[in-house]
Amino acid sequence: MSAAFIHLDHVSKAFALPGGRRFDAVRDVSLDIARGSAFGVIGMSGAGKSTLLRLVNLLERPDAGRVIVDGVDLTALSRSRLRAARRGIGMIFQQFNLLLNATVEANVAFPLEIAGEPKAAIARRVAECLDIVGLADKARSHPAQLSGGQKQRVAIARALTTRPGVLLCDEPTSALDPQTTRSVLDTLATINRDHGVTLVIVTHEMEVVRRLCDEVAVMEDGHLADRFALDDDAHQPATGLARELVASLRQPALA
Ligand SMILES: Nc1ncnc2c1ncn2[C@@H]1O[C@H](COP(=O)(O)OP(=O)(O)OP(=O)(O)O)[C@@H](O)[C@H]1O
Repeated sequence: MSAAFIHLDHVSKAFALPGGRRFDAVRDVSLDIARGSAFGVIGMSGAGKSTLLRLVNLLERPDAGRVIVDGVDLTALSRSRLRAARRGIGMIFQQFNLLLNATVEANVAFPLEIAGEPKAAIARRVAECLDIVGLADKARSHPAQLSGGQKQRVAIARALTTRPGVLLCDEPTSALDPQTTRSVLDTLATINRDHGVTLVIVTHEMEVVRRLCDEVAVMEDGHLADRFALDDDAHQPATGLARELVASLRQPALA
């Protein structure tokens, strides 16, 4: 078995379209992601990036292939074992998905509440996670009182409560302006570098890849078209789209 932290083994996913047609969103993708990596997934709209990400925690169940995270084949687990395994896989979304009527601390506590953890342990962990994302002073605020970047950092704190080894990030900064984008990327870099959390980041923003990622995969029409390390200057892109993306990645970062 592969020693990779995340191992997608020939995974495919199709959706049924109205009228009975079938759409192959992810086609026979095999991919290894190392522990501790900050791994970007890029490609055109509709290329299958989000579907690929959602296959990692089985939000989408593959039609074929296996998903192995930290040595465990998720596709072979019972429902209750899968629920337990998912505690090790955090996820954040473009639109934050916060409970709007709950305070920041109640939002962050939510995964531990549903797991039935003791109240004192929840309070301690919530405080730790809010501290990690730099929002300890916002514990009693409601999401409506926060900027977009702060909302996403609340979502990151919530995802961290169960001490996941990996955080799946689906367009984490696409709803944000450049200023608040920076604060979210800094937070993600901190949890990757200082807390050892592996990141898998779907994004269409090359700036996000440049600032955060050490490796990137290019999705094209459901296939894995290319994959390379950002510091591999000798990499020859495998397709025309990969060539374009590599060229835009090589442009100097914005100040
Ligand atoms: N639940 C679903 N039912 C039917 N089709 C779906 C479903 N989820 C995704 N698709 C289709 O699968 C294709 C791939 O979608 P996906 O969201 O993975 O692409 P993406 O590369 O993340 O695109 P974008 O950058 O636009 O979000 C799209 O054409 C989408 O419409």
